[in-house]
Amino acid sequence: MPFPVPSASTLTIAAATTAAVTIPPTIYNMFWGENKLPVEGRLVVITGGSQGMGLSVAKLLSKKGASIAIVARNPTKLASALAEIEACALHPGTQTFHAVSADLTQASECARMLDEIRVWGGVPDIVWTCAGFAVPGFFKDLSAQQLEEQVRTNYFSVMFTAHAAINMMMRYPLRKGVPRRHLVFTSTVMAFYTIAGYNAYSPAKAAIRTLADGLRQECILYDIDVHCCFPATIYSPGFEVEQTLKPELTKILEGSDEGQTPDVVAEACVKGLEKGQSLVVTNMLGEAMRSACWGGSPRGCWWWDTLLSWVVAVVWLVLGRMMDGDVHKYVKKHGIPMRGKKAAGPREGGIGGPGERTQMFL
Ligand SMILES: NC(=O)C1=CN([C@@H]2O[C@H](COP(=O)(O)OP(=O)(O)OC[C@H]3O[C@@H](n4cnc5c(N)ncnc54)[C@H](OP(=O)(O)O)[C@@H]3O)[C@@H](O)[C@H]2O)C=CC1
Ligand SMILES: CCCCCCCCCCCCCCCC(=O)[C@@H](N)CO
Repeated sequence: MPFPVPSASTLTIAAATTAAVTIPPTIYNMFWGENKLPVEGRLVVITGGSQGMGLSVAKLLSKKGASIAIVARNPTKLASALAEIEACALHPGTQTFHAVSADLTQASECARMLDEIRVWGGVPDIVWTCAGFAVPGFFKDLSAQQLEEQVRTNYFSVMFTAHAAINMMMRYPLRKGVPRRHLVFTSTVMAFYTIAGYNAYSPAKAAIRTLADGLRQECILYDIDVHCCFPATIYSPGFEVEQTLKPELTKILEGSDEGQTPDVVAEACVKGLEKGQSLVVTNMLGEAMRSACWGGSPRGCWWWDTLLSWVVAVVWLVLGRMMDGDVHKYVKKHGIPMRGKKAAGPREGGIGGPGERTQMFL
């Protein structure tokens, strides 16, 4: 049977109906949509809240009237961060603030941390994980210990925190007048597309996205909303350390990303969460990268996200090759980068000359 080709008028009617059904609600939501993440009078836990993005999120939510508990390892940094967060309070008399020192790579510490917070201020309404950091470097050059540390810090800490939080939330009834609880994870745009030099970090961050996708559905059972944020470069203290370790090639590949301050990233994330988005990005680069990777995740504004994904599919034909081209160009000019040394010198002849391959292992 031949494939039935719809007529031009059928297609026009289909397109007009789709637009009529989808565009007005988007416009309505843009101006009159309710805030899907009200925080005034709620208790929010923020892991990694002692610096960078986590601290900015904590200050912003404090300004919006939330009580805040921050978690990180270093008690000195926690104490000074807590003072800053407290100084931002909307209702200084009624909001409360607390800091817990814990190493969240350990399951038992995640459970203890949440328990301490429950005893201090009750069951949290929102748990937002920001703890994490990258140790950039070529995969072959990182030690097994560094590989493991990246997975523990970036993925295990989120997995264990979410596990402990959901279990606690299910043991206690919702606070009066609070219809839902929220889990918010922090990943990175490199969960959508990653580059040379981040291949211990990005897989762990991509796992967070998958956890968010799966838990979003599972937690419908418990009236818990699950979201995941995907910032691009954040000019944070952690980023400054990263820069000292980052291979030259990684800096070249990252080139097109302008970077944002922690405050700007926090604002953008909260804005997306207030709109009720599941996958939240913070700038246009994030939008473009996310649009290539929707999979089964719920779109924010589906017609815009779908249109953008078509554009990016075409642009990527060229851009994806340019990114790989940068690697080819680099190795041609500098040779294979060697650990602890500058690049090994210009490569002669074709890619992967036998001499150089051997040198790598000496
Ligand atoms: N910086 C960037 O360019 C980007 C960062 N991200 C992600 O955003 C989040 C925030 O990044 P950024 O603002 O750079 O943060 P920073 O690296 O500046 O700070 C990290 C925070 O996490 C805490 N932390 C680290 N390890 C642990 C641990 N094992 N247990 C408990 N707390 C821990 C740190 O405190 P302490 O050391 O005292 O424990 C600190 O508060 C991270 O998840 C990061 O991966 C995403 C995209 C880009
Ligand atoms: C159409 C699609 C365009 C895609 C262009 C791709 C360009 C790649 C940019 C990579 C940016 C990396 C940000 C890293 C942030 C991060 O997570 C680290 N700083 C870790 O902390």
